[in-house]
Amino acid sequence: MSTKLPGSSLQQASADGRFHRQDSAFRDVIKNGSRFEPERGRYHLIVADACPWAHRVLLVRHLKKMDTVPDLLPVTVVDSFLGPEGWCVGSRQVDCPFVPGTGNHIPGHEDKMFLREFYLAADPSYEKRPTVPVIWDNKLGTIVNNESSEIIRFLDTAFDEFLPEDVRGITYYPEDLRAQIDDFHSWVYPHINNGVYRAGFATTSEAYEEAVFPLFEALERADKLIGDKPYVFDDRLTEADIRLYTTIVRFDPVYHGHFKCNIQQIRGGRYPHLHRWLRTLYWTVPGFKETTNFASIKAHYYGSHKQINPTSIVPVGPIPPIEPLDN
Ligand SMILES: N[C@@H](CCC(=O)N[C@@H](CS)C(=O)NCC(=O)O)C(=O)O
Repeated sequence: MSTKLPGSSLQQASADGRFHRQDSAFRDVIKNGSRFEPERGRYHLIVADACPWAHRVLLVRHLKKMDTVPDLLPVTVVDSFLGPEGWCVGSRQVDCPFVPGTGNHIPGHEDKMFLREFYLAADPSYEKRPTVPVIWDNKLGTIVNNESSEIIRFLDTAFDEFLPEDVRGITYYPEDLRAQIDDFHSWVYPHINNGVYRAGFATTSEAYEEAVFPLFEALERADKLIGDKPYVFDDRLTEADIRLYTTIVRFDPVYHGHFKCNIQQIRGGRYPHLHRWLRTLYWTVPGFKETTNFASIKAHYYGSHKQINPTSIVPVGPIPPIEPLDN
């Protein structure tokens, strides 16, 4: 076996050293009366277990028990390695640490090897980076949506008629909390969710510091806001928890080292409320542990971003990746 490691086209920063996330191109919605009617056997979800944005969607799918209804929204998981050709849906062996996905079982498309082939089938002129998550429509042969913040909103209600009774009508974006949830996202997204990427993909110290200091201020703010409550908004689990969780659970295992977000860890005592909230979700709320794949998360970031970690060596720590609840 060759010892040569695959290269990466993951130079994500622009000329000024700052990371700018691209806008998502597909923004349709599954709903009654639209081009994308709620139906069984029609839609597929494509995710990477490593990806915090895709993880939001996996969580909502699990919390709404969509995984218990056959053919409602089957999941294809890409390999953890993101290489020069983008995400691979076909399970391919590469010469670096990686965790294989599920392989591609989307009927009629089993020969597709890379995610970009789905993007090009949906839009032959697509020129941006093909990203996960994706909702693929097998009836019209197109992508419904590739923006996680929108996907989790419509999955909240889109398939309710097919779901077990106890989850019908459950929403993670309730009317009476919308203004507060929107306000929460207005600082959590730029400084925490995207903040870790802005720090990690920066190619100048200036751009890195511009992201890393506000990130830690925002973690402090989140810790204070959560306080002794079980969830961000008292005893109500909302998309605020979902969207914050997928970044915080990756923090100590990956962002602290790989993305140089190393002023503090989440563990260790500086963020006692945030740390307890994180462990409560992971250890006690069904869906959080089941959708969190630490092996894939670590293999993806450390293995794929050769511009940051040229050896692709995956550090063994922290051990354990998340601490027990009663620590
Ligand atoms: N705005 C998108 C962002 C998705 C995104 O950036 N996904 C990353 C993985 S974490 C991706 O697929 N990157 C592929 C690439 O950069 O080539 C969303 O929230 O859905």
